[in-house]
Amino acid sequence: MLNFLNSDEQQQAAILRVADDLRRGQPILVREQTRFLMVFPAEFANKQTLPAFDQIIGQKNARLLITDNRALALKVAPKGWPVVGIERPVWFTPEDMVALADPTLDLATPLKGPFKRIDQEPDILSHAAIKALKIARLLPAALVADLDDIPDGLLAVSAENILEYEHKEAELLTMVARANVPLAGAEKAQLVSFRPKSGGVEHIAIVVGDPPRGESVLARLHSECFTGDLLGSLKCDCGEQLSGAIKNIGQAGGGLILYMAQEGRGIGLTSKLKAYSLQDQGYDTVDANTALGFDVDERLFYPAAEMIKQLGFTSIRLMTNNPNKVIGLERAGISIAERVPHYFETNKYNEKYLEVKRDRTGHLL
Ligand SMILES: Nc1nc2c(ncn2[C@@H]2O[C@H](COP(=O)(O)OP(=O)(O)OP(=O)(O)O)[C@@H](O)[C@H]2O)c(=O)[nH]1
Ligand SMILES: [Zn+2]
Repeated sequence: MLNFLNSDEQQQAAILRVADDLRRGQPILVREQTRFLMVFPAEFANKQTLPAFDQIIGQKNARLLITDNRALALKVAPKGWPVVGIERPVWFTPEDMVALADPTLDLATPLKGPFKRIDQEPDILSHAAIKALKIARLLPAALVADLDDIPDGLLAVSAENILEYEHKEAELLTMVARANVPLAGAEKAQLVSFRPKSGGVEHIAIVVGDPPRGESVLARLHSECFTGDLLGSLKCDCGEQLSGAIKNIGQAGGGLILYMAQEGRGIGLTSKLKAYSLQDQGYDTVDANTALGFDVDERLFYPAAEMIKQLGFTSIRLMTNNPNKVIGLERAGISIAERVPHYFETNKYNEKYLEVKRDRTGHLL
């Protein structure tokens, strides 16, 4: 067959296909040499899917995989491993399995426990299984089983490739469209779309004016926030930070905004809404993320760095209160000439959120 994609692109595309299947509740396989792990997202457990899973594995044993953060929330003693295996309890109903993944259901289905941790360090297949769920923007909890071959109709993908996926996506970004879009606060603005050659998610750069390439450009790295940016949600400070950045950069005569498709600090809009639902129950932004099994911040800064480089810049003056952004971008090869504080008035709904940013996530506020 003719190959339209090179091997990197094929590798990434295979992961996107697998992620699509996971999002429909279809199991996938992760592979390392001749070993296969069948992975099923726990949140899709029901009376049809679990028997189908069990039929495929036959006499083999299934187990559950969750993250260290979710384990902690479920009172499974940590071992220092980022992924934790637990035995599948005999009493586990499909509802229990969904509740294992999704703490927003804790009130409706209080989880019984106790859970028995498997005292074996998770291997590359287990890490890849959890990573695949995160790539698919699902909750990171899986029912898994070792298989000797690939059952009909299921997609398989290399564990190593899954673990390299995000980094590779950044390398495959290419500029695909560029147009003038005058913005309130910065009329001389151009929007530039970057798409990975795998066909994955696009990010947008906003170039204001014509900043000189050799100098440190004023820049804002902004993660998409549908609720704050678009709807004007008062729960966070994103909307003001975005319009404030456009205005400040406009006034300064030029600069860059990287508008990254990393909603909810990389967990996706649906999981962010689950985090919000936990916040309605009293959790703060940090505990809500970890109770769902995520890290506090799941973002990678390679894609933003790649866009900055492709636009011809190597050094920026970064508008942020988040020191991790400075570290992350520097690691990705961008030099940060200066950190420019980027702070706006609070309101009664986001006061607590900003306090938590200051006290728990190291923001310089
Ligand atoms: N998971 C989660 N994400 C949130 C929450 N509130 C806001 N966000 C997301 O956080 C991201 C905001 O990131 P940024 O604007 O880059 O802010 P930051 O990392 O705090 O750093 P600076 O604003 O640069 O200081 C957006 O993607 C929002 O969707 C929350 O409670 N939970
Ligand atoms: Zn926001």
